Amino acid sequence: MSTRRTSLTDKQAKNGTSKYVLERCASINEYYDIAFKVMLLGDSAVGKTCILVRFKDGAFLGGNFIATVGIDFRNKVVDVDNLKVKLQIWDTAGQERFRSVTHAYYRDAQALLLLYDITSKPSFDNIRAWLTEIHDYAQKDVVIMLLGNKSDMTAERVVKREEGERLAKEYGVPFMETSAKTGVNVELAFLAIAKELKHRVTQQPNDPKFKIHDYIECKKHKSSCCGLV
Ligand SMILES: Nc1nc2c(ncn2[C@@H]2O[C@H](COP(=O)(O)OP(=O)(O)OP(=O)(O)O)[C@@H](O)[C@H]2O)c(=O)[nH]1
Repeated sequence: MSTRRTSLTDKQAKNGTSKYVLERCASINEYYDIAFKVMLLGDSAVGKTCILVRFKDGAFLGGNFIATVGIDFRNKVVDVDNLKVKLQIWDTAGQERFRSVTHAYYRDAQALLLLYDITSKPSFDNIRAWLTEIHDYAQKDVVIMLLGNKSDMTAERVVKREEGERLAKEYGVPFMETSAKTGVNVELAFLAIAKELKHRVTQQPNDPKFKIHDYIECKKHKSSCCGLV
């Protein structure tokens, strides 16, 4: 695959967004305009790998649980407002013993999807510790989204949706419940992140600010309100 870096567009240069470099990939299979790094974080077994596989391949990895060793990534190109946005999505190992490996990758990430499992109270209680870690290792302006995964497991639920909402509100981050099994809200989570990152790059001083919370709410209710389609 050959990749050619283009100079920043006039729009970006004026906007002072030089830290994100516009790239055009010459590969026929993977043409894109902008690329961003996204990381999946959270305790072991919350469903990070399954969320990634659901988004990338539209499938569910059921059966025996195989823990991720170290770190891995997959790419997916999505359309955002007529731009091809490549998300390079890093799937990290949730196990404590791999923590020092994953710390090294935080700095480059523009967005973090932080997961807990709605059937595991410890995974929810550890979210605060994850947020402290993010504060210590990630970029200050990193986009964070909190996801309560396995929402299909209603009988085993131990973390109420409102608890997730409250925690997300406390930290000022968007929140959604997802299911890698049924696919509910998985695409929306990644698209909302892609849209937020794309807006940060292309936004002009007088453009209205993109509001990720509003976008998610509109999309959840399948509405085309606020012109946020
Ligand atoms: N019912 C249900 N099961 C899920 C869901 N997501 C993941 N699982 C199951 O939960 C287990 C753990 O999923 P993984 O995606 O491997 O978890 P992980 O967070 O990547 O784990 P580590 O690699 O150790 O960090 C597997 O047995 C999955 O099949 C979901 O949305 N619903």
